Amino acid sequence: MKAVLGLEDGTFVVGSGVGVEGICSGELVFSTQMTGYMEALTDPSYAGQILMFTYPLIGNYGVDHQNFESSGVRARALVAREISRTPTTKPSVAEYFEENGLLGISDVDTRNLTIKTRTVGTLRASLIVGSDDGDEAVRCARAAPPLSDLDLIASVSCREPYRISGPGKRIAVIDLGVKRQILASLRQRDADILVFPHTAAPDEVMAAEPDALFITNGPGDPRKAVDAIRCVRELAGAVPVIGICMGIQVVALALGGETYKMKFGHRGTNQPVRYRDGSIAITTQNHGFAVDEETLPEGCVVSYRNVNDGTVEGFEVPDLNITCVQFHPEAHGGPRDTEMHFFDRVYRGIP
Ligand SMILES: NC(=O)CC[C@H](N)C(=O)O
Repeated sequence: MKAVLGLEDGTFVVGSGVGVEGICSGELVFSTQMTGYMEALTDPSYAGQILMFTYPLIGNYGVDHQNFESSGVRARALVAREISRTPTTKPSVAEYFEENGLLGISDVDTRNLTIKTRTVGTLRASLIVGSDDGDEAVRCARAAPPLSDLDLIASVSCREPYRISGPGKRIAVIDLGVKRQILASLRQRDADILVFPHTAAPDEVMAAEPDALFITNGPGDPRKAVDAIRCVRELAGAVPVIGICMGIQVVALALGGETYKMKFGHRGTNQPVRYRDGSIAITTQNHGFAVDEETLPEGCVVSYRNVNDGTVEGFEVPDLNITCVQFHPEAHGGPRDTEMHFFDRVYRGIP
């Protein structure tokens, strides 16, 4: 089966279709991870985006639900150079995509598409599986709305609050599309976890008498997380605040800071960050927006920076007991350099 991927700049590539016939549009983003393809595809932060892997072969260990970060694939589509036909575990990625009505394309030059993305910046794209009509794919890409116009959080946040009981500190989690491994990392530290939908009001959260407020990762532009921003604005100071990925962006916005869209973002399991004591850690990342350091109010201390481009990867506000990071310390998949550092330190630090 043929498939074609068209970009808003007029380029298109024809390859082999993966999954089922159909059409979809979204931002084309690339990840440099070599493994952990199912963790990435099921990460709710990828909602609204077409995920391309730069590693030339993916799928060599098939699909195992234990690796899922949510109940299924959240990326709009998959782009790969080659997908293994003989994985060590069944089903294969191609079989899983077919059984679940998902869209993808393989046998395309992902290196060239990545160089283009890095050169001109992230582009909107359309994938048509079952066709090689490049002009149509380019037309659809141009007609697709930009990521920042999409309301994606509601599609991945829980509908009702739920609890994962534990004997430890009570954490109110605002679910903007939480990765399972974040909840698992809190559970491993005995936390009593109360998960709230993204629309939770500050008094609803405080009625649960939490020891800390936790803002999760999530898809799209953080400025769309209006209720979470309000929660942090009203509750910062009254309760410790912890944030990961979209969480740090929401905290920055709540404090009066700003976020901006990066040229092509950071996605992969090999992103180096420097802690303020000079030590370096390798982290998992998946973000296309970043906190604008210049706009952070007084009292914010930048704790981590990306080694490649110097952007903010973490900040703290000691006076308000706020700790947040842009990378993923839960590292699923990826290196666990920062897991102990972040979760243990932050969890123990909750009064
Ligand atoms: N993983 C995340 O939480 C991503 C946050 C936001 N959607 C971004 O792309 O920057």
